[in-house]
Amino acid sequence: MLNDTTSSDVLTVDRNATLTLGTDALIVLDEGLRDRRRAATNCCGLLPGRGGSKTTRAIPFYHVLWAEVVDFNVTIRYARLTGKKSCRVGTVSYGVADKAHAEPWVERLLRKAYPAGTQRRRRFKVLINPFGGQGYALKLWEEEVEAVFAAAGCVVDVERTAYRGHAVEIAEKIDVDAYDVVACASGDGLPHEVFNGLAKRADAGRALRRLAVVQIPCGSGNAMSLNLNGTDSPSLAALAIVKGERTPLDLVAITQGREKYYSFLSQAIGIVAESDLGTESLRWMGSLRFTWGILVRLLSKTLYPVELSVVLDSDDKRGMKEAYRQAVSEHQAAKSKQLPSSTHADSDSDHHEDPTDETPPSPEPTLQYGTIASPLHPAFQTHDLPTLGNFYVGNMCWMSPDACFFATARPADGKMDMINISGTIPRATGLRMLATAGDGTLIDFPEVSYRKVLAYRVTPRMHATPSKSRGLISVDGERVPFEPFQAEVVRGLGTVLSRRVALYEFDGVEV
Ligand SMILES: Nc1ncnc2c1ncn2[C@@H]1O[C@H](COP(=O)(O)OP(=O)(O)OP(=O)(O)O)[C@@H](O)[C@H]1O
Repeated sequence: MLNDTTSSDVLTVDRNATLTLGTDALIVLDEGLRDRRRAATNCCGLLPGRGGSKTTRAIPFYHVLWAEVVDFNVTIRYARLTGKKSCRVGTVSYGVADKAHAEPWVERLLRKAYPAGTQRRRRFKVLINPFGGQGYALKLWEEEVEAVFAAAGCVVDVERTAYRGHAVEIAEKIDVDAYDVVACASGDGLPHEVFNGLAKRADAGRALRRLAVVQIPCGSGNAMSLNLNGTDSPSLAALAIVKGERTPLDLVAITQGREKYYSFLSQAIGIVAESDLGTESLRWMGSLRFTWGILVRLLSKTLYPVELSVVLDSDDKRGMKEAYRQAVSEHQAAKSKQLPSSTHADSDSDHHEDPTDETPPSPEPTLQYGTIASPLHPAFQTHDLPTLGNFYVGNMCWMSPDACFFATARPADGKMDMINISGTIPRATGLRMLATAGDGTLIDFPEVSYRKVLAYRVTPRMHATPSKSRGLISVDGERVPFEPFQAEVVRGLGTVLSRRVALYEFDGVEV
């Protein structure tokens, strides 16, 4: 961690301590700390273990939230991990004699803490759904998130949503130049509304590129945060958001009846839709309710017949996995080649990035394959699927903490990942699929049809459902009418924040 340090990397501070900019962390060496800790320990009558006190601390640059020199004091605020699933704000503060040396050192630290692609002191519009998840969104915001944003010097403007659809209205009217990010302290429902509010504007194209939409996970479904922040912990998500890079995200344009709206996460008919929407009474179970819902329906072998037309990109599973691995290699190569952050001009101040300064306001894009009301475009291939059990289309990998359905999904590959599974597969096979849902291997089951598609039209055959009841269709976890709809992916139309940009957070899963 201390490789190749030069004297300009080292800041000597009071109490004979030094702060050194290492390769990937700030090293705090403080001999006095040991003595102070000993004194404190002895005060309590407990003798310290011999030589056990640490005098060196490494704070990864990723965890450094802010640093400044004020009145001959250097203060560094950072995210201190308090277990695997949370962090709190920690502070390091020392006196400095040589302010002229300390100020450029702090600037060097900030450049490492906020490398190219990130932005200091973002301006946030924070939307809180007070009824999200089990009703703790406001508490989670106040107790776990607000302090992280404040420590990073971010500017926040908080508003609670008061009714269903409120976030659509807020996004439709928001001053897109006054904020950098809309952060939803909610489940996946609020980000869905925000994308749709932005898409309704006369300047939709610019608004969707200008404002990043992020999720602070406070709902019962927190897929957006799992995929982009790599966590469903509110405090760790806050850190990921503060440090996230602007990332284009494919949005899926859906036309149904006279409606047109956008999906950022998923569309489902059959077992998944029923497990999500049909288990509202089990909210107390948290994300487990989805698994429970799937299990119950799997065992009953329910069929959900549809007619399906697709504009196919690929049905070659091996090729899809190879393309995904290629994207991983490219990402790793790009990271290792990245210029030292201190040489990047765009990360050296708190200026507010505007990727759309040169972009004239534009309406939302026109669709290549028409709408549900148009005659079927010749690029579609149509199949009747009388025994379908699961129709699931995803734009992200993880749908819940233990379910990675779409192993090869990438944020802006311009394709939707589509899964079809027959409802007639043996129960034992269904259970094996469920048991391995967390390791991304669903694609490998021969019983699973896994395709990359550019567009599709699906017509559910409601008269054929065994229960004679109308079925359920879920878009981003929200219920929509049980009627035919058409979907088309619009590459990179939305903007989010993420650590990897070209890939979702996908540790521990081999594709
Ligand atoms: N004050 C409010 N009262 C009622 N509904 C609201 C309010 N604010 C937001 N909503 C709606 O709650 C819905 C679900 O929100 P969200 O996704 O944040 O929570 P969730 O717990 O994950 O919910 P779900 O599991 O139903 O998706 C959204 O459709 C949103 O419009």
